Amino acid sequence: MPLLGCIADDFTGATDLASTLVRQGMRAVQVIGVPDGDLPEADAVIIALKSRTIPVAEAIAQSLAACEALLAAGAKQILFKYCSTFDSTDEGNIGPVAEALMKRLGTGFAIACPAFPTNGRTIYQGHLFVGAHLLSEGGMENHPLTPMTDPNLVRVLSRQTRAGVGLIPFASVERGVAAIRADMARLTESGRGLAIADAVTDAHLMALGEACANHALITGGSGIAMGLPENFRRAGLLPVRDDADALPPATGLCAVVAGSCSRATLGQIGLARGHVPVLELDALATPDAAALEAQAREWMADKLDAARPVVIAASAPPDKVEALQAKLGRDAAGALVEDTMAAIAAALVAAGVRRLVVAGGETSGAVVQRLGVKSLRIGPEIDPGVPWTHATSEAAREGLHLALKSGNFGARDFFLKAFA
Ligand SMILES: Nc1ncnc2c1ncn2[C@@H]1O[C@H](COP(=O)(O)OP(=O)(O)OP(=O)(O)O)[C@@H](O)[C@H]1O
Ligand SMILES: O=C(O)[C@@H](O)C(=O)CO
Repeated sequence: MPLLGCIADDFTGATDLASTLVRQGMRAVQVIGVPDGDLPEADAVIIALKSRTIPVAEAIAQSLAACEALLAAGAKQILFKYCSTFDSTDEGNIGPVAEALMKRLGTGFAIACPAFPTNGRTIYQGHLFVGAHLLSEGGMENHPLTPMTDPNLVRVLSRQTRAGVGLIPFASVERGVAAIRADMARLTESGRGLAIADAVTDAHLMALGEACANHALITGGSGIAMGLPENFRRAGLLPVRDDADALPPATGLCAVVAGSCSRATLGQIGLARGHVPVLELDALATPDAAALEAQAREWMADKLDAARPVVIAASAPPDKVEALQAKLGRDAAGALVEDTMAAIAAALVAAGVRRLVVAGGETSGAVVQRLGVKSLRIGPEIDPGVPWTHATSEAAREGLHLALKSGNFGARDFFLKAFA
């Protein structure tokens, strides 16, 4: 029976969360989509949806179905995980999904805290910073699907929900658990259903986690999960584990497929270029999935080699992304590249790749679905928020190792160090 039941709005976000839980001593399994049978055995089960950018009603329906599956399996607390950069639009999906889960769980209050200080996401006075920049000035304002142009999360979330949105300010979080709880009580009395919680350090996240020990629902990024395993240990429900990240040994060829256009991923592709074979597809010049796949298949035919990885990327800078979106429409442009990268990943696995890094949440969703991956056991971390995992997959009977990299995560040498 899982102690913690999690619903993640994309696949890389789910692995990021799972990795946080594993580091804090919980065995974690990520399940792809709402399962139709029993959930796997683990301390935490993370149901990974691809609901970040789908229509609101569908995101709610899928999240509620995931919640039912977790409750039926016995989960004691539900965590709704979204992006540390709060990726969403004025329509949702963070606010509407949080509201629907609160209603289902019969709770009138939940915190909303995407902070992830280790990766530079901090929240102060309700404003989200990415490194030294406000959210709206660090590159996220150019995101292909969810451009973030307002750094004030109280305002952003208020536009998405009818539940009043308040703030648990830095001053309370800094003072610790009792002050946070007092603020939560004050906010509930004043009719606020959701509250953005400031957090600048891991100590703030630990305090917030402890303050939410009895909450039916917690919402946030992976950071907000840091303090939760200790709550279960304190309650005598979770043994101390030192092998939570054990995985089967790695085998097979190595490859990277990238569909993320984030600054971090573009930098990682740039660095890889000097060290390993890199194919950069041009979706603007060839806006045709079958033709792009054919280019990749031809290219990979003599490039796969046990000694090093290959990198195949569709990633492009903002002006090229905009041009393709202007030509095809935003969703069609995204779908074209996702379909292409999924087909290429399948071709790589068919050719013997068994260690695969995928860059980008939407891209990972498409790849994992194409490979028929049902669940991922979470292993050791490569860089903060990105663990190796071992997947059961229809495309590789013996299973394969996958690392699903959030677009913005990972050091510049990520595509090399992942295989070291
Ligand atoms: N050259 C391109 N032109 C237009 N769209 C592209 C191009 N390359 C990739 N895309 C699309 O951009 C989107 C990138 O989203 P994805 O979630 O994969 O990356 P990300 O947002 O950087 O990562 P994360 O969600 O983990 O932060 C995908 O839909 C992808 O298909
Ligand atoms: O929280 C994050 O930044 C990531 O886990 C993610 O969700 C990226 O898609």
